Amino acid sequence: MINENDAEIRKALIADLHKNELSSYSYEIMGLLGEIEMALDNLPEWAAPQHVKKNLLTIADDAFINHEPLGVVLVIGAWNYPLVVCLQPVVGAIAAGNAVVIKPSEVSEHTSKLLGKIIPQYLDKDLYPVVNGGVPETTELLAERFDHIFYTGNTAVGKIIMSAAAKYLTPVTLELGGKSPCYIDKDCDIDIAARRVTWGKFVNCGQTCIAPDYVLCEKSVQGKLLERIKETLKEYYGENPKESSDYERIINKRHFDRILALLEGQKVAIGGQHEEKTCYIEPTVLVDVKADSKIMQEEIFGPLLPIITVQNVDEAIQFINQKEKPLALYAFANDKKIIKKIISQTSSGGVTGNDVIMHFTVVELPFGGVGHSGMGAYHGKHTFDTFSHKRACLIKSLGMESANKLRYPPYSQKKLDWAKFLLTVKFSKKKLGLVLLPLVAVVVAIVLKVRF
Ligand SMILES: NC(=O)C1=CN([C@@H]2O[C@H](COP(=O)(O)OP(=O)(O)OC[C@H]3O[C@@H](n4cnc5c(N)ncnc54)[C@H](O)[C@@H]3O)[C@@H](O)[C@H]2O)C=CC1
Ligand SMILES: CCCCCCCCCCCCCC(=O)O
Repeated sequence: MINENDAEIRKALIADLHKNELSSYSYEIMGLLGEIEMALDNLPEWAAPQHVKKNLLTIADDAFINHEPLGVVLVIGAWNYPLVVCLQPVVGAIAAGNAVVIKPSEVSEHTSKLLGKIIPQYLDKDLYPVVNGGVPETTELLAERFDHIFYTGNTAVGKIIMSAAAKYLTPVTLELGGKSPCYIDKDCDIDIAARRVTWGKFVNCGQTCIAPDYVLCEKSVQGKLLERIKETLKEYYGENPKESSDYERIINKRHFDRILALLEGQKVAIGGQHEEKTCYIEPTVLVDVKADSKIMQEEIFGPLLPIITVQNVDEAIQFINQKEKPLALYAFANDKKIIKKIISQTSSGGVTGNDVIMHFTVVELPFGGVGHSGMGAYHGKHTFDTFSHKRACLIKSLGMESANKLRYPPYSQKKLDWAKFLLTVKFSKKKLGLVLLPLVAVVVAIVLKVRF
């Protein structure tokens, strides 16, 4: 579907967000195709029963985890990466054997309409229906009973989803947002930090859930950082980003107005230009930003980068910990000990040290938030796990009844001591080997038979 409709998909992404053909491929299509290939390649292994270590009481039995589909799941997508954010979870949900109701975001209307048209051409309409619509349609969907709801979007709506799910005790995965901090240490290659932060902040016009929301650095770093960000912007987008085909647009007038309102009263060091008609906002960097200003109270989700100065790394950690746990956290430093210190003294959904966003691309890492930035995670096998029930299975042998006497009345201290021993010693097939394992079982059975 993706390959055969490549041109139409790219056209829709241009219409929604001014994403150019190359960035559509790099940021949306490539990742999605990779996810599908990974699921196809690994599904037999992911879905296979997973045998577990046993204790002496179950040594001759079969103990394993079976992966079961949850049933009918609902996937609600957001608009900022409207293809990948909507379909990436769907890949794992299908792989895990579920029926999926797909609800793209109404805000990215071109992509959503296209998904509504093409998905039924490739997937069974009853098992994978696409429901397009806005708040009323989503509200109606949420009144139904699902076996899992996977929601991507803002934290306020996340609470609505969770309370609707509570009615049926439906489990949820909430992929939310937040203010992802970026600490830049004075002992660090500021040139490189500036290039990476400029990319991660301004790609997709700042409308990336894991974009660095704000920078924390010492005052001595700020001047050089500004200078380098300015040079980098010119290199990436030319003299006038408005004319660059590599620079996106704000999704709609509502978000355009919201972002501009955050600029009020702020000191603009770079950028600041905007155009209402095309929802264009220039890459903008702010300095002397007060911690209690409006821009520091909510996720920016636009191309504004506030720089907050701190005395040292400890103050940066304190600053981060005063806020809700973010979706991502970034730290740049030559000394890895500083990065590890920040990791150990803070919490966030994910972390990238000495870069931004890139942990998203390592599909072996679970992608998700913590606290107000979300719950649950996905990507690669993690998506398969999210949409599977791990069923605990133990198939016992009808033999070894003497061992069972330990749990039958009448109870005695001797039985209890044996039970303690047998339940706490664990054996794995791998360590003990297939030949030795039955031998141990036989010895245990004889001992128990003789003693009880
Ligand atoms: N953690 C992650 O992976 C990602 C998180 N995000 C976060 O999403 C946010 C941006 O997305 P939004 O503007 O929220 O996207 P949005 O406006 O597209 O809303 C997301 C979904 O929620 C539904 N929705 C909206 N209001 C609703 C209501 N009152 N009741 C029921 N459903 C409702 C919409 O129909 C849509 O499908 C940012 O905070 C961003 O950080 C975005 C992408 C990825
Ligand atoms: C050739 C460049 C490859 C780099 C790929 C980076 C992928 C970043 C995608 C970010 C998507 C984040 C979606 C979101 O907002 O959650």
